[in-house]
Amino acid sequence: MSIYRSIFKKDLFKGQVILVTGGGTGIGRCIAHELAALGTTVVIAARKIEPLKTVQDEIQKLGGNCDTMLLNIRDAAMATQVIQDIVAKHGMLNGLVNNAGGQFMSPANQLTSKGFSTVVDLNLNGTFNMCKAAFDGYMGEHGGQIVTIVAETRNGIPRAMHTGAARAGIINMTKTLAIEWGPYNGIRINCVAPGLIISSGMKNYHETMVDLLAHSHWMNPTSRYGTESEVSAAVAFLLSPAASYINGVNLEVDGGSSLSKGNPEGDELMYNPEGSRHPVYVGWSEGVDNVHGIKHVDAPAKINELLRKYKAIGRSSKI
Ligand SMILES: CCCCCCCCCCC/C=C/C(=O)SCCNC(=O)CCNC(=O)[C@H](O)C(C)(C)COP(=O)(O)OP(=O)(O)OC[C@H]1O[C@@H](n2cnc3c(N)ncnc32)[C@H](O)[C@@H]1OP(=O)(O)O
Ligand SMILES: NC(=O)C1=CN([C@@H]2O[C@H](COP(=O)(O)OP(=O)(O)OC[C@H]3O[C@@H](n4cnc5c(N)ncnc54)[C@H](OP(=O)(O)O)[C@@H]3O)[C@@H](O)[C@H]2O)C=CC1
Repeated sequence: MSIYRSIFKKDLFKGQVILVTGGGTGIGRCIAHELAALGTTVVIAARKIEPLKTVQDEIQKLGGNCDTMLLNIRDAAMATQVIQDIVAKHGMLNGLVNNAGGQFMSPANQLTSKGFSTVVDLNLNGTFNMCKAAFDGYMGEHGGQIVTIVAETRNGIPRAMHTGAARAGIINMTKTLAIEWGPYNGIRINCVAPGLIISSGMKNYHETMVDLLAHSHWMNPTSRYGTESEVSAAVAFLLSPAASYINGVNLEVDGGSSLSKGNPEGDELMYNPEGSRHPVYVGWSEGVDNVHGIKHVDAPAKINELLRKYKAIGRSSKI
């Protein structure tokens, strides 16, 4: 039987326990829904309890299993405790999705040393804390799959040098961990690097930045933003047996922005003035949007409006 026919079925991750950090909002919430729909007992963890409880409620209403835990990934002791609590309560930890992270926007010349350290500490040290805690608390002995959400950083990230540096550090750390933790510990570890994604994360940015971002869809060859589900699909793939020989990679889910940052508007070879010709994948929420009061994405209005347009893209249609 085809590998996809045999593994991508409803119970792909049945009996498995997977931790998704930052699973109460945006991309993490979507990953949690996708994994729960595939049979996972998904544990979502972050600093604020209310968003976690809301997502737990959504997943349970849709028939899935979800647990919540408070976690600050910057606190190594708390990371250790959360892993211990998961293993004590659920008996195992088969997967870890390091999704929690973020940054503020600032030109590099206006960054303070403290601001730089803050973002590096959150993303790079925070991811290390989680990987180390998962290794010490369960995976070092039993094996497991780790996927870390980074960001598309290939050519640097203007206005976000701190996060670019931190994410590049994670990508390199991942390669070393793949080499060191593969042979004796049975761990696979990979990264997923999203480009610009329609998500609640955009709400953290000032309106002028959102305006700028709302007009940045042309910066990749698909001429549109990505969806949370398109990132989640890559995560589910890397966690699954279909990726059992993929180790230490960084999978860019960016519409090709890493190849062509800055397709010049007006250049007839690379810029399609009629808009995107690439249909979107919207995943778990298709059909359940507004059922049980569950909302799909919660991005700023201008960004949500883009998604509405993308949903109308067909193979031969235009925005
Ligand atoms: C033309 C298009 C341009 C393309 C640009 C592409 C960019 C793509 C980037 C990749 C895409 C990524 C998207 C996303 O990630 S979506 C969002 C995900 N979520 C978040 O980012 C979370 C939002 N941010 C935060 O929660 C916080 O900012 C953060 C956790 C990062 C820091 O919070 P914390 O509470 O720990 O820190 P403090 O507030 O105490 O600040 C510490 C020091 O940091 C400096 N700082 C903080 N905020 C700012 C700011 N807005 N501007 C400048 N400096 C800042 C400052 O030095 C603080 O120290 P002081 O308090 O002493 O001043
Ligand atoms: N949206 C996009 O275009 C892109 C996003 N990314 C990355 O994808 C990931 C998810 O982003 P997105 O969903 O868009 O944004 P969100 O801001 O919605 O998600 C960030 C999540 O991380 C959690 N978090 C932040 N700091 C900590 C911490 N110290 N400890 C534990 N949890 C924490 C937050 O929960 P709480 O505040 O409750 O702790 C929140 O749930 C982030 O790493 C982001 O940088 C990368 C590229 C593009």
